[in-house]
Amino acid sequence: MRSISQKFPPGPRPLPLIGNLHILNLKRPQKTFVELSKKYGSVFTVHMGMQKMVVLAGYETVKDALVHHANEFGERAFVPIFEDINKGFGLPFSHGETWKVMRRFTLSSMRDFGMGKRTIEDKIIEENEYLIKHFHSQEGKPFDVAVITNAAVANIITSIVLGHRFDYNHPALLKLTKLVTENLRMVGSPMVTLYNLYPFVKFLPGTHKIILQNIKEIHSFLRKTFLKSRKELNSDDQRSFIDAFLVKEEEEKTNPNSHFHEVNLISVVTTLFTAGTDTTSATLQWSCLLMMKYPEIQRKVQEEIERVVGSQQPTSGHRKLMPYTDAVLHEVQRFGNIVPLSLPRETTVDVTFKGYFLPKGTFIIPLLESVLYDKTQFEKPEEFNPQHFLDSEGRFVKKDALMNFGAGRRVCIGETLARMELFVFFATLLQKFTLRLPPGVTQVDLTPAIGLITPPKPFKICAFSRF
Ligand code: HEM
Repeated sequence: MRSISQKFPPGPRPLPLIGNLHILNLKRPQKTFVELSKKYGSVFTVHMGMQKMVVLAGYETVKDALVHHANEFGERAFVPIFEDINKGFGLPFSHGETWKVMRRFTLSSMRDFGMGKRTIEDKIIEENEYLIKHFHSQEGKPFDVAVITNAAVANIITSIVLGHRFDYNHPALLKLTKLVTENLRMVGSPMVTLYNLYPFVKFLPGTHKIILQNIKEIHSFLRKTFLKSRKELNSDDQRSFIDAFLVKEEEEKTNPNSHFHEVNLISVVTTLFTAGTDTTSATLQWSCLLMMKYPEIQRKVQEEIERVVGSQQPTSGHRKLMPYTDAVLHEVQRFGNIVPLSLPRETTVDVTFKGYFLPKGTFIIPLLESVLYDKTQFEKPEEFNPQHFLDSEGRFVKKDALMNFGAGRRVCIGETLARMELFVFFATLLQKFTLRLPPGVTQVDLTPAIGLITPPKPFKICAFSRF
């Protein structure tokens, strides 16, 4: 008999060919995984078709793997649709040495960008003014907030990548955000899950083909519009990401050991758009929806803004003085739970974890939903309750279990940027407007959309100017 240390984690019995697919909620697999964790514990196996996957559930286990065993769980898993899309390049789904070079380059370029005369926060504040103007222009009538939050957040990325923004109705910006959003919905759809499990259906028509066609369009759009418009820019003091890339590429040409040639500029830029737009925008959409659902919480945020910021521009410097607003935004990120399955990992070596043996190359799902809704960490996880991040004196309490950006070696590189955007956008919106449900709408639907990133389902808001 095998000792426990050589055993693979337990799980439901698989059927031939389909594994456990018959018991899986393909639209929201996280829901099935949470249920299975109640029966099999915090480390268990599911068979998705013929692919064996190990799910890690709950704060303690996910943290133990991603942080305390950072190297062992530090590789990204191979997922057919992402390999097709990125061809080994886009940062979130790259591997080995290529990943290291891309991550280092992306991080250092983002840091350099923030060290110019105008900081990233200056850019966010500038964009915020356009966002506010747009809200004003709606004159309290119902409008779809997703289109505009997508455009505003995408503009922060275009500022980083190109050094300039687009008008919200610019066809290029609208097209780019539409393609990116569509793809993020489709990569998490049941059809594409099936494609990932049975990639030999590659040659048949299906959603995976539409995704690849969209990617082609995104690439050619970026190549044409962005690289062309870069040439037309007046050079200013602000180095854009593309400038940094071209300089680095030139420098590395003479280095025979360099892996930099493996970095594909268009893939890096596509990644920043894909990873950096819908995520932050989805969180902003949750913040608007939840403020309409809980007007008394909205009012308390507005009171704190009045007391601390008054009519000044809210900046990240105000955050420490605004524990209630900070707690509300943290709770929005927890409750919104926009990347419920995180991005899959793979073990880099044979590892014995929690008494189970996981061979090198095991496909790992760090179930973030089970972390953000962990009862041992949050008193009433199913409720939207800013008290989760406040003590009895009303002071802000940081919670390590708010792991919405992942953790460890492959932790999100956009966390600082996203947190700054969220604070400035959210605080300014509530400083200037009261958000209400459109006339005749009495119920707020908190069911998330389906996809890899899960914003709320489409909804409309009315923004009433406060002054
Ligand atoms: C609220 C906003 C965001 C959330 C909730 C979020 C969440 C995540 C999560 C869960 C991961 C996987 C981490 C892991 O494997 O442990 C990730 C990875 C990543 N994110 Fe974000 N993200 C956000 C915003 C951004 C932004 C603004 C950018 C870029 C400007 C970005 C770029 C990336 C990249 C490049 C990766 C892959 C990192 C790697 O594999 O080395 N994200 N993000």
